[in-house]
Formats: sequence, C-alpha cells, structure tokens
Amino acid sequence: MPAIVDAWDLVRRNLRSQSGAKVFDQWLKPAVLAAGSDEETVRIGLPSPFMTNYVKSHFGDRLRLEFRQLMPSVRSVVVETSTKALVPPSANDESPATTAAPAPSVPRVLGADRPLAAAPAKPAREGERFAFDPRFTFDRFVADATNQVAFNAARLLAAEGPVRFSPLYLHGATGQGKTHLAHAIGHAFLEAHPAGTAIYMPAERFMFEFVKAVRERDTFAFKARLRSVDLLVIDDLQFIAGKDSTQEECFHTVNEFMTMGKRLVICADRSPRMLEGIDPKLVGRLASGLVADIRPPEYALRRAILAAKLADMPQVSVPDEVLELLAMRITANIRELEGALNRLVAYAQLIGEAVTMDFALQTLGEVLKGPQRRITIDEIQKAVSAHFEVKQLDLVSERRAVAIARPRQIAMYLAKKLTTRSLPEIGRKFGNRDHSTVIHAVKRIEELRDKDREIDTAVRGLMRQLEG
Ligand SMILES: Nc1ncnc2c1ncn2[C@@H]1O[C@H](COP(=O)(O)OP(=O)(O)OP(=O)(O)O)[C@@H](O)[C@H]1O
Repeated sequence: MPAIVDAWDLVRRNLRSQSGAKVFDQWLKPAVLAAGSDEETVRIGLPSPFMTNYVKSHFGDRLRLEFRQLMPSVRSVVVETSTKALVPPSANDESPATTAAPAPSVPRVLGADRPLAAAPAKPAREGERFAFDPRFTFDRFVADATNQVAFNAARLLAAEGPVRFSPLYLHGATGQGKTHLAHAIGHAFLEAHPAGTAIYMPAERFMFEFVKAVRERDTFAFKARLRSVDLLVIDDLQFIAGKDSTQEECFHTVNEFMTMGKRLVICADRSPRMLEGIDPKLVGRLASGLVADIRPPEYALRRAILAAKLADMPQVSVPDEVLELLAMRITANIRELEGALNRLVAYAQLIGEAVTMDFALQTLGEVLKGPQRRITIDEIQKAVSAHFEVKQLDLVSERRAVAIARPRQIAMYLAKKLTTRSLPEIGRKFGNRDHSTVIHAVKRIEELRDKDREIDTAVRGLMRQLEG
C-alpha cells in the first residue's frame, strides 16, 4: 500500500476532527485519493465540479498543510473532479475516502439525503432514522452543571408521554455538544415513539431546500414534509441570518409546531436575543419556549469527556497524566479536545508506538502550545482593569460602585472559567471575599451574557485575549 494512502487516511481523520462531522460528511466524505497521486503530487477527487470548487476554496490550504506535515515530499495538492481512486476500495473497507461516492446532485447533509421532490409527504420512518448520527446518544453525552439544564430538557422533550419543553432552544459556542444533544433527542424520541417520525435539518439545508422549492414552484412538498413529522430539529439557526424569505418560512414552521403542540428543537451558537439579522418575530417565538444554554466546559467535564471517548476506543490505552494534560490545555471547545485525542491515538497506531507523555508532547506540540502557559488571576485582573479602565487595586477593594463591581464580577467569572483555581482561592485573590460571592458573580455574568450584548462581547474578547 503506497505511503500516500496511509497519509490520506490520517489527513481525513484530522480534517474530520477539525471540521466536525457535519461539515466533513457534507464536503469531504465523498472525496477520494484520486488516480495519478504520488508522493509529490496529491490528487483529491470530488464527484462534481460544484463540490470541487467548494473543497478547493475552503479546504485547499488545509489539505496542503496536513499532507506536508505528514509527508514533506508532497509538493502540491490538486483538487479536481474525479471519482477514480488511486487504490480501489476493498470489499471490507468502510473508509469513505477511498470509495468513490455517488455524485450528489445537491450537497449532502445529514438528514436531508433524499431529494425533496421525491419525498413523500409523510416520510418513511426508517429513512429519517438514518438522519440521526448513531454516535450521538444521551448515553455518550457527559453532563455536569455547565450543560445540565440542556441535557435534562432534551431528555424530557424526547420522552414518552405529553410533550414537554417544546420548543427547546439550545445554545452555546461552537463544539460544545449542541448537535450531539440534538441527535440524541432524535434517537431517544424514535425509541420512545416507535411509530413517530423525526427530521434533523441544519438551517443551511432548510434554506437550500426552501429556495430550491421556490425556484421549482413546489413549496407544498417542502412544507408538507417538514410539518408532517412529530419531531423537527433545526440546527445552526444562525446560518439563516439576513435570509428574509427563509426566515419567514421558518417562522411559519415554528408557529405550526407550537400551535400543534409538537416537538421542536432549535440549536444556535447564541441565545435568541443575541441573534443578529433574524426577524424579531421569529426571535420572539423562539424565546418563548425553553431556552437552555451549554456553557464552556470546565476542567472536570473536559477530563470526564476524554475518559468517555477513550472508553469507546477498545484496545487503546492512554495514561491518565496524558488525559489530564489534554484536559488542562485544550480549553476552548470539546471538538478540539476530542480531535486531539483522536489524532494522538491515530498517530500512535500508525507508527506502532505507545501513547506516553513524551509522545503526546511531541505529537501535539502545536495544539498544546497556546494554553501551555497557565492563565493567572493576576493576568485576568490586569486585562479586565485595562479593558474597563478601572484600577487593578479597585478590583480587589471593598468599593461597590457598579463601574467597579461589574468588572470585578467579570474578572471573577473569567478566573472561574479560565483557571483551575477553586472558588475559595478565587475569593481570596479578590480582597479575601467569600466563595459565595464568587458563585454569585459567576451566575450574574452568565445571566448578563444572555441579555446584554455589550457584556457578552466584552467577555468573549477578554477570553480570546487571555487565551492568546
Ligand atoms: N458533554 C459532552 N459529552 C460528550 N461528548 C461531547 C459533549 N459535548 C460535546 N461533545 C462532543 O464534541 C464534539 C462536538 O460537539 P457538537 O458537534 O455537538 O458541537 P456543536 O455545539 O453542535 O458545535 P457547532 O456549533 O460548531 O455545530 C462531538 O463529537 C460531541 O460528541
């Protein structure tokens, strides 16, 4: 087997963990290592010119970088329209990269594989079942205080009996588990309602199908298909910002589900009130249901998720100290954390080495570099005082004026989120305050981040600045 084939396998795994399953499945899964590839020129084949252009412009640089990191002999990566693979797929090879996928007439998205025109008004239940990714179940979701409300509401919404907590609006930053929960709802719902029907529909896909239906003067089938199901999940709602007619249709769909008392789940990267470019009447509807956020994961959750992901990888052993290192250093999102673990395990398997601390530091050097430097409470106080133009001394003083108390609360919030210090330790660093004051500050800032765009933007900016 040429080395380039192994490299391609690894590149695909890396791209999958970096881009997320949704994006990967849509654009990169159908790609093949095309005939004519060698160790200098890699050819990546896509089944249609449309997909070729997209992959070239969105992933061209990343493909080059990934290949060159693995095989410095690679000089160029050509993205072209081709389904002729360099190595024909073997019968038991499930790897999508070496298998030429059928050319989709439209981009493939989970849950929307069937062309709309061919869809019956009431979808075949088995067909829709495939829309829900089997890896994303409630069993595999690790819950703690940062995601508990979202997790519980999701389970109750899916459960047997009267409809509860619908519409459910789940929000949180990228890679924090919204899509995972959305799919888990689908599985649990179909299990609890054997005759039920459910659709998972990314908002981008909603728009695509709707626009296509309008163009083909056949919106009836589109509406009928969506509105006939018992559970509808719309993911990444923020994608339809500024798309007026799609929003109008989405509003009617949401209305219909609410009026009929059916199950509806919406996921987005921010709370309804923080959505930009979305019609206030749609925002109002969404905000009237249960709005549950998923907060950035803290150390304990990151560590527990790594343990859970590892338990899903039979015969793989990773020392605790390595898991702790990853959980400590990769703080921003769980997708990245999971990607790092996958990368580590894949590299170790490819070169036949055990995963040790040294191996992890060598392999993931780049990934671990940024947060290697521990963020201190002193740095946080300095950044906050500079941002709000208050003295650092005031942050640790007794002064209660809002102009000082609010930045102080933000600094405490950041200390809780970005360091591993305990609540009493944080309290001590802020003029010997009690740990309950820190809890109050964290809660207050969490509430304000949902309601006050200025504060949310300031906190995001400070986090970015401190995490480098
Ligand atoms: N609490 C959790 N327990 C287990 N796995 C998790 C958890 N949160 C996130 N993950 C994993 O992290 C990865 C990214 O999660 P997911 O795709 O659901 O993120 P997202 O919030 O939908 O991101 P985006 O907004 O970018 O779509 C998935 O592989 C998911 O299984």
